[in-house]
Amino acid sequence: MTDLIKLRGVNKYYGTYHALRDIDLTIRAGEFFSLLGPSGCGKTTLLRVIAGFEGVSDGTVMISDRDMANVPPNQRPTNMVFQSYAIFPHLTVAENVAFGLRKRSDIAKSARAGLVEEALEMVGLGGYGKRAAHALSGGQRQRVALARALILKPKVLLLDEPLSALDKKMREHMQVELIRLQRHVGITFILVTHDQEEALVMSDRIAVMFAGEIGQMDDPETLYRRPKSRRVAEFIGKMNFLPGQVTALSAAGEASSGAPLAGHAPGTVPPNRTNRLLTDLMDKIAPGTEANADTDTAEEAAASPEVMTVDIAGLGAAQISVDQAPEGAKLGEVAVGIRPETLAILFEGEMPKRHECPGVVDEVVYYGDMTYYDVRIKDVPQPLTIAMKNLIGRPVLEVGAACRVAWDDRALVLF
Ligand SMILES: Nc1ncnc2c1ncn2[C@@H]1O[C@H](COP(=O)(O)OP(=O)(O)OP(=O)(O)O)[C@@H](O)[C@H]1O
Repeated sequence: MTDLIKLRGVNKYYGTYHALRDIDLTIRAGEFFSLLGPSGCGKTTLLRVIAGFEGVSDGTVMISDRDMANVPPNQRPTNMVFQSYAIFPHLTVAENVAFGLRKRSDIAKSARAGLVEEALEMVGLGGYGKRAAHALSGGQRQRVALARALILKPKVLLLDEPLSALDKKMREHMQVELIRLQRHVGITFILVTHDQEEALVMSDRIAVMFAGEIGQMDDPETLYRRPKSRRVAEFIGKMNFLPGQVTALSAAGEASSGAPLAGHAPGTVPPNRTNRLLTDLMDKIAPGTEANADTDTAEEAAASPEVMTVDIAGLGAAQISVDQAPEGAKLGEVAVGIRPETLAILFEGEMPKRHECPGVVDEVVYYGDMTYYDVRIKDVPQPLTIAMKNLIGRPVLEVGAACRVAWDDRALVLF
């Protein structure tokens, strides 16, 4: 995919208010890209900067390798879709869509009807042209707004919370329609939303924004599974956080050697080979100490450790890959993140797991397809939230029930 939109060092002030801070962003041609963040974080401002409705205080906006500094909105290859209430109820559907052509004197009157019908076909409203706009459902109105923006065949469609006025069912329906439409027309879509689920469902990539800054930019799965900060992890989905301690770094394959890891006191370093190697390495680096036989391997392990041993409050030791820590491998205190669905309550008859411990149900929230449990575990500071699918034959536990909780090292994220 070629790069279509490039923002470099973009800053935007409203008076003294710093609304966008050093935004660097590249959006590729044909991509479905979302700007996601809490209210007031600057998503709309960023969209308006791309559209040209706002100038930048500093930095550059390039579209198709052309600097947009002096290019007004109507001469940019972008078009904005507003919420469905922006259509005119007293006009027909066709008149509403043709409104998208109002500034294009170069398009002959005779060609307009054909373009309107083509745009309506694109959004699945072929034949609806003569209908009065007020006689449409919310979802159909939204599609009229889309057709109006698509009629000019922009390279980029900018969508500012286009579905927020619709009810949940219709919103979910339109999400799927928008993805289909985007794939079909091949236009780059940039969506502004504060709804994390909507962003995850629809986007190729998402920029998560906080207070005028981009906190992380990734594909949905990476954002969800490997958030780079607690802020991102908390905004996207739900996460349990537990205090932990990285007690050892080792090369792959090494971590399982040495003394057993489970059960040692929190905060202490288990006496395995890796730690000895690290101690040796530190001795070596410190002036005045002598090298010893293990240092080659130690250097390797310290230069590119692949596995970390983490002691998690109340849960014990885990072995995890360095990829599970956004900032790379370091010894010392960490926050350990665990998504609710990566924890499991073990029901009767289930095989014991490598990691499991007893707990007591503290709260139950039933969602039909899922149940969310808060479970108290000895020495774990707060109850852990656990999401379980409601399968046939699986009981929904009650508050106060004793249970076994299992977890998987591979699902942990360190911060
Ligand atoms: N024209 C303006 N003058 C002064 N401040 C503004 C202006 N437009 C936006 N702001 C401020 O800039 C910040 C970012 O606004 P923006 O509309 O981009 O946020 P947002 O992330 O889209 O929020 P929301 O989801 O609530 O629409 C807000 O604090 C807002 O009050």
